[in-house]
Amino acid sequence: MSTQNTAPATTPVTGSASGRTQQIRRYLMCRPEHFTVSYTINPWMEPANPTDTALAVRQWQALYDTYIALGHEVHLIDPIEGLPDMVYTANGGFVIDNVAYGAKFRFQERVPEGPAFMDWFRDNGFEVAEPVEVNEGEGDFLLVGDTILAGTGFRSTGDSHRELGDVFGKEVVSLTLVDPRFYHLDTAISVLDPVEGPGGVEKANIAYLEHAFDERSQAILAERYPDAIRVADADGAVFGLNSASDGLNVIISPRATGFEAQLRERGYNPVLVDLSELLLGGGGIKCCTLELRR
Ligand SMILES: NC(=[NH2+])NCCC[C@H](N)C(=O)O
Repeated sequence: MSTQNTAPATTPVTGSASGRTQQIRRYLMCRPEHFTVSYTINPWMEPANPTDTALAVRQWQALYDTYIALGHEVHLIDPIEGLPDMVYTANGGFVIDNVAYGAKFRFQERVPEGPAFMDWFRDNGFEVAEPVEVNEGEGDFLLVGDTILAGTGFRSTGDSHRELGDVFGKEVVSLTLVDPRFYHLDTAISVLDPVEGPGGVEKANIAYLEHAFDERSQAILAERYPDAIRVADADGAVFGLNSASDGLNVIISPRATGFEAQLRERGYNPVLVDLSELLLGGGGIKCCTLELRR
């Protein structure tokens, strides 16, 4: 396995192929210059194991370069020393229509990231909705069509789901996570077609890991997304679902080989980017990517 790649292992495709259409996205990322694992707030983090910050930066750069090659717009927030998890920008807020609902982190170690991201949003022309309730942004909130899927169980509270609905005036569907390895919603669900197509909401689709959810949530997902890709536990366990889709290209871990095949069958173009070093902190591709919807 190559962990030193600086170019995507699979060629990105722009435009449309196999009936899938690419939508250009605007992302926020944070170079992991201060990345390390110095505390444990999820089962992946093991401070006794050494981390290689330079390797983390190279792998992160490959993801950044992939987005740029695909034509996406990537903004950067400055990393702050002492906040090693800041690379996981998905947790920094949730943005729709230029409004950023700020994050309020569950664990003390990450609490200072909340204001840092809100400052960035304000400085860059976003309106900020300050959170009262504990929530970890796009780590737990995913926009699918016009509905927000919201995770709880480990990090974001049920009350934050209500607050989220008040801020955006959209339908919020609460889902409960039950496996500590999949503590954020974006580790268990991948939004494949984030935006409604000409065909309407029914075009929006997801992939998910069934066993990460309680029975009630499994039933909701089965009912709402009958065409969803259900990934195997083996692909979920390597963070295969922690991926970023532009409607055509789906950036995934090279370890998620089953999911890669499922995506190809459906006409998506999987693009493989290895973030093995960042997985030591319990994060992957989606965790390092926050969508800025204007
Ligand atoms: N969107 C995500 N799943 N981010 C991963 C966050 C990883 C971080 N170490 C934490 O436990 O909070």
